[in-house]
Amino acid sequence: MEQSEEIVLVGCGNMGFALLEGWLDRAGIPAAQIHVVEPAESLRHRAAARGATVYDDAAGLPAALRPRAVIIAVKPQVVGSMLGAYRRFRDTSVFVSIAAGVPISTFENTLGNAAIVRAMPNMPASIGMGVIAAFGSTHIDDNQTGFVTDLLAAVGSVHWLAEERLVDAATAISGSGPAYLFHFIECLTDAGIAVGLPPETALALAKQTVNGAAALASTSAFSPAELRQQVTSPNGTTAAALEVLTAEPSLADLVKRAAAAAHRRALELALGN
Ligand SMILES: NC(=O)C1=CN([C@@H]2O[C@H](COP(=O)(O)OP(=O)(O)OC[C@H]3O[C@@H](n4cnc5c(N)ncnc54)[C@H](O)[C@@H]3O)[C@@H](O)[C@H]2O)C=CC1
Ligand SMILES: O=C(O)[C@@H]1CCC=N1
Repeated sequence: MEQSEEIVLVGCGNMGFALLEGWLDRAGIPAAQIHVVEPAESLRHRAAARGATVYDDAAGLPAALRPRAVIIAVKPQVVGSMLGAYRRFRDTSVFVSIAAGVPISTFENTLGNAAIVRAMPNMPASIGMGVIAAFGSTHIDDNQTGFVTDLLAAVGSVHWLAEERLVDAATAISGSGPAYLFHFIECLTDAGIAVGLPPETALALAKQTVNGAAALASTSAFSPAELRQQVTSPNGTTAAALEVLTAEPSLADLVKRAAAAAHRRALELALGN
């Protein structure tokens, strides 16, 4: 039997739509192969405008459909109630969940020995610059791993993890991480205003500083620590600022505590809270 190339995307909100755009714009997947189930009318229209076939409920999916992959992009609290509607695909499809915290065992309760991947993308996926951590259940084969890698690589760089529990760790770092950086931009902007810059200038300087520093850290042969040292002249302005950032409570401690809180929350979500 010829391998189906069709994909069912369940939930087309922030991350679901980012994935959809990546598949269309960067993976070259024809829109005709993508079926989107999304109850919210405006989001359904947004997906339909990109050429996907849309449904307000799983019951609308064609009876003959045998998708190669079913991507679950609904909120963690919704997973339990929607999964049963996709049970009929468990022998033919690989299931890929991006729901924070929800363990593979939750999927297996409904889907049995289906091939299941837990993936954790992040918001820069919407511009093809995401990073995705992934872990596959024991029932996934090489062919499915390759297909899922291609789907995820359309929105960023893919890192397969050796243990499922590390998906929760990745959630705390790269999944939630963009929000930490966005908040840092807000803080740097406010600090700029506090030292006298006009708000628009403060925002422009803050955004491009984070952008430029991130690009440099990504491309430079120097480590982040070495780059920091290159910016920090002895007894200069940066040294004065870093003295504040490393004093108690240090930025390092705060970031660790923030990530630990995110990690704890992922573990709570696993329990359905
Ligand atoms: N937003 C982010 O940066 C990231 C989110 N995630 C995960 O992605 C998942 C989705 O998050 P967002 O896109 O931010 O949320 P969202 O609320 O923007 O999207 C979820 C979508 O699911 C739809 N939905 C609800 N019930 C449904 C059902 N029964 N069938 C089909 N669709 C249904 C909603 O209408 C909504 O559009 C969550 O589980 C979250 O943990 C993972 C990584 C990053
Ligand atoms: O905040 C959340 O729960 C989701 C998961 C990672 C990013 N957003």
